[in-house]
Amino acid sequence: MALGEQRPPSTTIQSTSPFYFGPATTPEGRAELAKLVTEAMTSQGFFYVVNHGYSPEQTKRIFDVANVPFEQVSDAEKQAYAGTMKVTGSYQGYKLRQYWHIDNGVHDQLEHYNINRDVTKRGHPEVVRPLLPEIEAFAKHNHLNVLHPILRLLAIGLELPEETFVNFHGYDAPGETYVRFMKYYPRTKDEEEKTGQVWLKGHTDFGTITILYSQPVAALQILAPDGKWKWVKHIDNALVINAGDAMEFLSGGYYRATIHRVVQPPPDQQTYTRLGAFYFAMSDDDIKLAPLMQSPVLQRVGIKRRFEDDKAPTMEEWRKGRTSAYGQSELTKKGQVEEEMINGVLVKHYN
Ligand SMILES: O=C(O)CCC(=O)C(=O)O
Ligand SMILES: [Fe+2]
Repeated sequence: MALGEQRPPSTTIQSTSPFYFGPATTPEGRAELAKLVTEAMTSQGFFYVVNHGYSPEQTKRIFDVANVPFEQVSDAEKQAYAGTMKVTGSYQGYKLRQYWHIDNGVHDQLEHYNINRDVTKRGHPEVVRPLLPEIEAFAKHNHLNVLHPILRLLAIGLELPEETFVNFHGYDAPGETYVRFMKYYPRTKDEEEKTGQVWLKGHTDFGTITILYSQPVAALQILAPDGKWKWVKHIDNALVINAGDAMEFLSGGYYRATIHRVVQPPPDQQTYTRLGAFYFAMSDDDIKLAPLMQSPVLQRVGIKRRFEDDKAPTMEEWRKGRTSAYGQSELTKKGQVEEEMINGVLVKHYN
C-alpha cells in the first residue's frame, strides 16, 4: 500500500498543534515546551511531535519493516512465535487474530508483533532476523531521542528535577518497553454491526508513554474531555504521543492516561489495510507507581488517588496484571462502560 496517499476524513482534532523538539536544547526552550506538553497532557491527553529526527524515508522504511512479520511469515511460523500473554502477562511475540473478545461474541481481527528493545530476548521468525539491527536502532531512537526528551518535559511540568522520569526509564534496565508492529484486517459486515464498528475498544495504555507513528488510515479516536470521540488527524511523519496508566499513577492523576479506541475507517478508506508502528514505554519493572509527592505542583493541586500509596503496584505487577487480563477477562457492564479490577485498581473499558 502506498502510505501517505490517503486523506483522513474531515472530523479531526484541530485543537492540538504539533510542536518541535528543536528548541529543547536550552533550559528556556525546554521550559516553553514543558508548558505545551503539560497543557496537552492535562487536557486533550495527547500531542504530536514533529522534527523528531527520522526523515520521511526512514519512517517509510519502518512501515515496510513493520509489514514483514504479517505478510512474509506463514501461519504455522506465526503460531510458533505466538506470545503467551495469559500465562506470562507479557506481549512479546505475536498477538494473533481472534484472541480478544470485543463485543457480542465477536473477536478481534488484528495482529501484533511485539519486540522487546533487547531484541535478543526471544527468537524471531526467519524473515525478521536480518531486520533485527534496524529494529533495535528504531527502539534506541525512540527511547533516547523521543521518550527521554518527553520525560524531561513532563518532569519540568511537575517542577521535579529534569531527570526524574528519565531515571525511571533506563534503556538497559530490566523492563518491558518494546516496539509493536500491528496490522488490522478487514472484518465482515456482521462483525462490524455486532461491535458497533469498534475494532479495538476504548482503553488506556498501561505503560507510561506511547509513541505512535502517524499513519494515513483514519481509525484512531480519543475520548475528549467533552465526552465525545474525536478522530486523531494524520500528520505526515509526525508522532502521536499519549500517556498511559503508569504515568497517571506516578503523577497522581495530573497527566491523564488517554482513553482511545480504534473504529472502522470512514468509507473512502475502508479498502486499505491499516499498519501501525509503535513504541510502548514502561518504567523499569521495579518502580513503584505511587504519586511523586515531592512535586510542588502536586502539593498545590492535590492528588487523585487510585490506591493507597503503600498498595501501589510496581510497573511489573501492573503490566502483567493488565496484559494477562486484557480481552480475556469477564467484564462487568456499567452502562456504556465495562469494568474489571486489576491489582485492586478499577480498570474501565469503553465502547
Ligand atoms: O492502532 C492504533 O492506532 C492504536 C492501537 C492501540 O491503541 C494499542 O495498541 O494500544
Ligand atoms: Fe492503546
